[in-house]
Amino acid sequence: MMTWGMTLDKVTTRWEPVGNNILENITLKLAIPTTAIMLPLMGPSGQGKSTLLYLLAALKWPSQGEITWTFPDGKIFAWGAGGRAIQTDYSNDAVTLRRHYFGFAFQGSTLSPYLTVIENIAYPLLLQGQDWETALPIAKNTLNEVLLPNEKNDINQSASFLNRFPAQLSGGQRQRVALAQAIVHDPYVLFADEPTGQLDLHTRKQVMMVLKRWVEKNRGQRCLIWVTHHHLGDLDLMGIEQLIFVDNKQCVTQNRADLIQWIACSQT
Ligand SMILES: Nc1ncnc2c1ncn2[C@@H]1O[C@H](COP(=O)(O)OP(=O)(O)OP(=O)(O)O)[C@@H](O)[C@H]1O
Repeated sequence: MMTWGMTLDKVTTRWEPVGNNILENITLKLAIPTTAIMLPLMGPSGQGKSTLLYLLAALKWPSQGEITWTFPDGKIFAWGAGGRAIQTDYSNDAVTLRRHYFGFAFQGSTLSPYLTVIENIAYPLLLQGQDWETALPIAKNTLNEVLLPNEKNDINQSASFLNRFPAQLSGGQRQRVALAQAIVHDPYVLFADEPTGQLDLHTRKQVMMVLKRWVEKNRGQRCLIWVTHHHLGDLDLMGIEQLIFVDNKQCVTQNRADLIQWIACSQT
């Protein structure tokens, strides 16, 4: 199985105009699928977990250093300060990265309130240039992947769910529809920023299981990177040991034992 993944080389970033470095001189390597296919970003509040996610997702540029992604199709994207292309097969086209290679599940922000469930899910395919007749069955299949068994029955019996607006869904349903929208174009990497942040434990487990199923369905060709505060809970739910810990402007690879030690220290 081909190894692909991402490298951060001496990356520093800050939010302008405040100016303080949030992450400083970060060197990090993620080899998929050998070391990670599901990678949580954890650490104390305000230390830069979301900032790191945005950097990896090409939604924020570094102020110094280089970021490189190599994908299973052999394509390479590499950029430096301000998004300057370094080595690329697509002239560092961030739009290509975002529309084809990456998917985004960011809480509450990705569903349009003016589009129905099925229109929201199909939207990324339309952005890629596909027509509605092609996009519709793909969107329906993807929705099926994120629904619970009882919801699937409802949908098979009536089209009304497809035609609801986001405001007419429960919090968990909204979150799973947002996941369907994030994976409908079959990205290699799915980025999620606290995908279960406002959900109760039961619904949180359902959403995390959807994510886990998605990664494992095409194991080796998919990677999930997500920001979470549900420390050990998320490691247990996903059955993984490794995480990236973000603190004090640094990002380090840790395992479960390191995390347990940090939790114990932060509670004393
Ligand atoms: N758009 C922005 N403009 C200016 N500063 C920002 C912006 N986004 C984040 N920051 C600052 O960057 C630092 C890191 O924020 P970030 O959201 O990455 O941390 P986090 O670890 O994800 O936090 P939390 O766990 O509380 O969500 C914080 O000091 C925050 O105030």
